[in-house]
Amino acid sequence: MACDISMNEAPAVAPSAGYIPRNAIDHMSPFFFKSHSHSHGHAHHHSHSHRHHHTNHNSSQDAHSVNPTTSLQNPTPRRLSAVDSSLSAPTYNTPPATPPLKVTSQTIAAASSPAVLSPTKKHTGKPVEKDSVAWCTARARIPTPDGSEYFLHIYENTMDKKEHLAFVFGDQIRSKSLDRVQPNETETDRVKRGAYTGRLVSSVQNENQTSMTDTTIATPVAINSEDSVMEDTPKAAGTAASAPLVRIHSECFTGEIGHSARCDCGEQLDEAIRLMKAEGAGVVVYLRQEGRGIGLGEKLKAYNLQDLGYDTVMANLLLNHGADERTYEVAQAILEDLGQNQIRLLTNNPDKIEQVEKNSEIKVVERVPMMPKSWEALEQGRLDEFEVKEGAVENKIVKGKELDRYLKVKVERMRHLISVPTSL
Ligand SMILES: Nc1nc2c(ncn2[C@@H]2O[C@H](COP(=O)(O)OP(=O)(O)OP(=O)(O)O)[C@@H](O)[C@H]2O)c(=O)[nH]1
Repeated sequence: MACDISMNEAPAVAPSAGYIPRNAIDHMSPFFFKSHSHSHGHAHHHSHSHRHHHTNHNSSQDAHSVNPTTSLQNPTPRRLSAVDSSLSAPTYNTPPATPPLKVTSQTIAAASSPAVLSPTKKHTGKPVEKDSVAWCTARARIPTPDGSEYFLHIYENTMDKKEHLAFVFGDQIRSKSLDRVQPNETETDRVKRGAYTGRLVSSVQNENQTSMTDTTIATPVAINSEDSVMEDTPKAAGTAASAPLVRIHSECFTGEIGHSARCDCGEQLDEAIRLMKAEGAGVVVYLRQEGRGIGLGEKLKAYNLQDLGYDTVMANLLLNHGADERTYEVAQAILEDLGQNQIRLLTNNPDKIEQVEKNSEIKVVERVPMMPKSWEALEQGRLDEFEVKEGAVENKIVKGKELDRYLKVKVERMRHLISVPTSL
């Protein structure tokens, strides 16, 4: 018998709903919400003022009590005062136009220099100005099957060791830290890290493919946006409003890669990308905050607790985690680096809006809701059109009871701004 007897006493259904402040963890027990019944529904405006309301700790009736002394707190956001004062490269307000890389004798000489070709020589794009939390180290064009393309930007930061990403749609959105000229860098260095404008054109001859010679490294050609070659690049289907669409998306391996029907994360990412392609501009900030910041391993444990009947919030708390351990300083820094201070944010999560605006210049001028596709279809009486087995992903729709439950918990306990279909 595979069942864990210690869990047999677990209630089949999670305790009654109530708003959970993000990072709530101290004094939590699975029964805590029973003794604290007044509603904190999603009409509440701000989470912080409620953080201290949930302090009754009814440990006497709690077999699975969370030890408050082991509670995990968010790391205090830290801004470094100066990243590297020894660097004094000029700061550019506009992207420095990268001239076409002509293979002149000078370029070849530069590219042939051992310093340039040495694999140990790196230009990290480390920022020179104070208070930079994140900076872009590389960017590359990613073509997609429908013929459109975006530029994937990779970021380093001062808060963690993770590689956070930005999917940038449209040529007008540039990374200041990437475009900044690094001391001693050559045009080839800039091309390698993606700090060019326009598009690169392949000019490496077949016979050069097997080895990277001094000459082949100098052959990429950057073409300025104004050049005629840009006519070959896909045009935006529409025009972006003055504030671009932005999605701040947290990593979800199971939902995005694993075809999980426990959540709609993959569907949301696809939809955000679709909308940005249609507008011809936008940014998906992709944060490596798997499982609302608890990590994939812990999220899998949370799924096991969810299979026992606990909801997503309580499962986190039972694992000694906050309901939501994510932070948004890196997202703020990435958006600032990309020059995006006025944004239309694709989200249902009011906490995300509050966090991204906090202590920053960034203003969410509009919230663009993300209605779960299956709920939209249900409301429109079209759910039967998606003839898929429960839990299957088809036609970009994730549906099923587990998804419904996950979404309802977001509405009831995390203030998410979506209406639950009347039939649920
Ligand atoms: N701990 C935990 N994390 C989950 C679970 N299901 C999904 N996640 C994570 O929740 C996060 C979802 O983040 P987002 O897509 O940014 O969505 P959100 O904050 O819910 O808000 P929206 O912007 O409205 O989508 C991802 O990090 C997922 O890995 C779960 O059951 N437990």
